Amino acid sequence: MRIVVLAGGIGGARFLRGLKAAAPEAEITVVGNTGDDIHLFGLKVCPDLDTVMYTLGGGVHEEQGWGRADETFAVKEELAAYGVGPEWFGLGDRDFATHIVRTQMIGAGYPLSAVTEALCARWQPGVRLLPMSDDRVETHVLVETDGERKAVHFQEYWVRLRAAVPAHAVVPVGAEAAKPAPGVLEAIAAADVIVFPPSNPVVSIGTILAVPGIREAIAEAGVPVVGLSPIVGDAPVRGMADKVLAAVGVESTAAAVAAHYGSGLLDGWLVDTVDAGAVAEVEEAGIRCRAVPLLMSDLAAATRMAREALTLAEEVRA
Ligand SMILES: O=c1nc2n(C[C@H](O)[C@H](O)[C@H](O)CO)c3cc(O)ccc3cc-2c(=O)[nH]1
Repeated sequence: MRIVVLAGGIGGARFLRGLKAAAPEAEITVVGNTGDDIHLFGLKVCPDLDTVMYTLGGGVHEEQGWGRADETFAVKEELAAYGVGPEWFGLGDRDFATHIVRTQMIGAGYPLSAVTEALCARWQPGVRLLPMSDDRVETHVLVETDGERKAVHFQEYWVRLRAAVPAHAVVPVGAEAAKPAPGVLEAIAAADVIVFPPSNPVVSIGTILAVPGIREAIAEAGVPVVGLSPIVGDAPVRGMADKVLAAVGVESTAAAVAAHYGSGLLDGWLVDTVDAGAVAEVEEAGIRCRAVPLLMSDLAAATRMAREALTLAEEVRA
C-alpha cells in the first residue's frame, strides 16, 4: 500500500513512527514542511525535515522532539563569545553538521530534494522524505509587540517570543511562487491513502497546502484523505497550534480544524474520545468522523492511532 503523509515537526514525526509500525509493508512518502526553514550563521536549517529524519532515523532528542540526542553546544558558545547571534535558537554541534552538509550541497547546486535524499542515506528513516518544494518558502508571522506590529520569522515567533504575543497573520513568504518538489505530485497521484497527521494545521500542513498544485492534487487524487486532530479537548496536544489557529480565524477545536481543511479535501477525521461530542458536527460537514484516543503518549499509542486512521480510510473507500 502506498501512503502519502503531509508532515510538520514533532507531532508528524511521532505519528510516522506509529504508521511505520502499523503498516510495516507500506511504502510511505512524507511531504515535509519547509516553511519553518531559517538561515542562520550562513547555514540553511530545515527544522521539520530534520525532525522527521532524526526521529525516524533514531537520532532525535526524545524529550524535545527536535535536534539531536547527546548534543553539545561548543560552537554555539563560541559564536556567542564573538557576539554573533541569535542565541535564542539552540543549535547543537551535531546538528550543525547537518546544516553544513546541507548548505554545502545547495551551494554546489543540488536542490533541497536531492540534499534531503543524501542526508537520509545516512539516517535511513524508512520513509521517502520529500520537501514540499525545492523553492525557498519561509513563514513569517505578523505580531504585535510593544504596541507596534511587525513581521517576524516564524522561528523568532515560536522560539524567542514563545508565541506569547498576539499573531495577526501567518504568511508563508514565497509559497505562491513555489513549485512542488520533484516526486511530490507523482507520489500523491499514486497514493492509496493520504494522511494529515496531528501536525500544526496552519504553519505545517497549511504551508504545504499553500504550495500551488498540492492541495489540488490531493483533492483530485480520488483516494481516501484522512486526518487526525492536533487539538484535543479544545487545546493543542503539544506546541501552540491554538495561537496560530487564532491568527487565521479558526477556533481551537477538533471540529473547527476539520472544517478548516474542508470536505473538499478531507474524507475522514479522527477526534479524541474527549471530543466525541464533535463527531456529529464533523459528519454534518460531510467528513466521516470517529472518536478514538489521540494522545500519542508512546509508540504503542501512535501505532493504534495510525491503525485507526487506516481503518477509517478503508471505511471511507467502501
Ligand atoms: O523551542 C525551541 N525549538 C527549537 N527547534 C524546534 C523548532 O522551532 C520546531 O521544531 C519547528 O520549527 C516547529 O515544528 C529547533 C529545531 C531545529 O531543527 C534546530 C534547532 C531548534 C532550536 C529550538 C529551540 O532552541 N527552541
